[in-house]
Order: sequence, then structure tokens, then C-alpha cells
Amino acid sequence: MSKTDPIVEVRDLDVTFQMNRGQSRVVRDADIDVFRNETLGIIGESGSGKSMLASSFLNAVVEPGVSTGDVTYYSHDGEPTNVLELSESELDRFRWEEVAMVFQGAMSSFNPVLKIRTHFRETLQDHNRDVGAGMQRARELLESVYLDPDRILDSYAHELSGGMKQRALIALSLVLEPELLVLDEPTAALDLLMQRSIVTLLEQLQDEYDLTLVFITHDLPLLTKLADRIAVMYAFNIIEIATTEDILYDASHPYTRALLDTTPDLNVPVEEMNIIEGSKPDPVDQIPGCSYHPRCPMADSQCRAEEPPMLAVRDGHESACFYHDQAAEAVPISAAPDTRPATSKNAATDGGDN
Ligand SMILES: Nc1ncnc2c1ncn2[C@@H]1O[C@H](COP(=O)(O)OP(=O)(O)OP(=O)(O)O)[C@@H](O)[C@H]1O
Ligand code: NI
Repeated sequence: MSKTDPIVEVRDLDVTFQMNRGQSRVVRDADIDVFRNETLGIIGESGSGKSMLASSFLNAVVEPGVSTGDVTYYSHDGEPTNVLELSESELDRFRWEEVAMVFQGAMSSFNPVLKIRTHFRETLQDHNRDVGAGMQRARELLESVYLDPDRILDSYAHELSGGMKQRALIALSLVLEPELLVLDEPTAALDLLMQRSIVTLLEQLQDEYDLTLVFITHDLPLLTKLADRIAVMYAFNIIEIATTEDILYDASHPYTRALLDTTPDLNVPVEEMNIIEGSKPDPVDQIPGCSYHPRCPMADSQCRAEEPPMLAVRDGHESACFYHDQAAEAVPISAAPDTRPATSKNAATDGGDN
């Protein structure tokens, strides 16, 4: 069964910062749907706007950034919420109870003088939840991320390893039973084994708690094992979106293809992906035409003058390239086929279950 019932609908989203040298637009006119119960991966090089886009799903862009456009959240009963119009107090509730986010680098966000137990209790109290029942749920969540509740709840953050902290944070973010969990680089600071076990664990949590997941990362190999669909960002917008399988085998934007080509082995994680040549896009001085044209081998006069909209490659697959049907020929992917996983999601279940 395909997942096409939207939980979040983003339309014409801009995220802007007022800077001394002018207005910085770090998300530009983005449209995206997140489908209920899917795992949506967002990938793109550092600074491309991944965190800004995903933070807008819960109107949580860092100050003084401003999100404009439409972000609509649909609760389980289909009731729409206009997320960018919520008041501060409505947002406090919304951000834990409907959409939760584990922010980039958040492992350091545990208060060092409070036990992990206090973080759970305070979250429950702040949201007027029954603390007894809530702490019971906290224990179940900690167990489902393979942590010993008694030990963890009694610990301070500095007594835990990076992997344990990250898992405790994921459990904390789920304690008020959100429908959607956004994870921004949740595995970045972890070793390979822990990265893989977090992925396995997220798949289990998703089944167990009926979650929708948005997963942001630089790590394309990791994403291909976890995501149902992948959105590729370049220069502050989404330039391709498709099922993981289509991204792997039928990438139709020259940037996505270059990305796949510079990922030498899809079974090995990459540290950074700033490997594509050319200067970085500037969020203040937007160049005319397609933002990728200075780096693109296919660029012609139309690409230099006109910004390509998202164009349908096929049902459920869009690419912001005028020449998406010629991209495969123009940008071949030289990585050996045997390094590319046969099927994306299901191939992951036989490994990394530690
Ligand atoms: N606090 C800020 N004020 C102004 N501009 C910012 C701020 N934080 C980030 N930016 C700009 O917003 C752009 C998008 O940032 P964002 O954090 O979304 O990138 P990202 O894709 O998540 O990168 P990374 O992979 O490094 O986390 C950056 O290129 C940067 O220029
Ligand atoms: Ni980021």
C-alpha cells in the first residue's frame, strides 16, 4: 500500500534572515508533502537549507529567521492546523504533542545538573500530563531503545555515552506521543555501529508507535537503508524528490546524479559531501536561472535565464531540471553497480541489529 495521506503539507515556504548585506533567503519557495507513516529522508550538502526546511514543519526556525508561506499539519482525525499561525502557547503544545524534533547537535541539550528522570518529569508536568502514567511510558520507550530505565533515569547526561544520550533523547522526544518525529543528523557524532543500530531502532519505533519520520543527513548510504522517499536539496530548495529506489536507479537531476557518483560505495557512510566542484551558492545574492547551472554540465541559455520549476518525471517523482529526461546520459554514474544496494529499505533488515 502506498503512503500518500499527507501529515504535513508545505507550500511556497520561504525562510529569511535580515542581514547587514541584505535579505538572506535560506529556503526558497519550497513545496513538499510528508506522508503519514512514511520515512522521508532529506539530503543535501552543508548549508543547503535542510535544517531550516525541517524546522519550519514545527515553526521552529532559529531566531531571527522568519518562515512564510503555508505549513499545514493534519492530525489523526484529519483536522488541519496552520502551523505558521500558531501562538507561542499553542506552539509549545504542538511541538511535543504533534510534531517533535531532535535538533542537530541536541545531545548537549540535556541540562548537566539534572538527572535524565527530571527531564522526563518536567516535560510531562509542563504539558499537564499525569506524571505516573507518563513515567511508565518513559520506561517503555527507554526499553524500546535498548536502555535500562532504572539506570538511565538515575543518570546525569555526562554519565552516558553518545549513543546512549542520543537514544535517551529520542525516547524523551516521544514521551508526549507525537505523530511526527523530525531527526536532524541524529547519527552524526556516533560511530558506525551505533549509527546502524539507531537506524534499526528507528524502524522498530516507527512500527511500534505508528510514527511518521523525517530524517536529515549527509549520509546517503544510511538514508537509502531507512527512507521510503528522499528529497534532495541544493541551494535552499528541493531539486528532486522520489522514492528511494527511483533516486538510486533513476535519478533525474544532474546534481543528484553527481551526488550518487561522488558516493563511491553506497554501503559505506560519507563524512561530508562537499565534493562537487564549483563555488557554493550564496543565500543573499541569488543567481538568475537554475541555481545549479554554474556547476552543471548540461546548462544552456535557458538554464542561465530561467529557474526550472519541479517537473514530473513520473508519478511521485519530480525533478527541478528542464532536461531531466537527458540527465542520465549527460551525467553517468560510474560507481560499480554491485556497491549499490539491491533494494533500499528491506535490504537493511538483515544487518546492524546490535
Ligand atoms: N542563524 C543564522 N542566521 C542567518 N543565516 C543562517 C543561520 N543559520 C544558518 N543560516 C544560513 O542558512 C543556510 C541554510 O542553513 P541550514 O542549517 O538549513 O543548512 P543545512 O543544510 O542544515 O546544513 P548542515 O548540513 O551543515 O546542517 C546556510 O547556508 C546559512 O547560510
Ligand atoms: Ni542542518
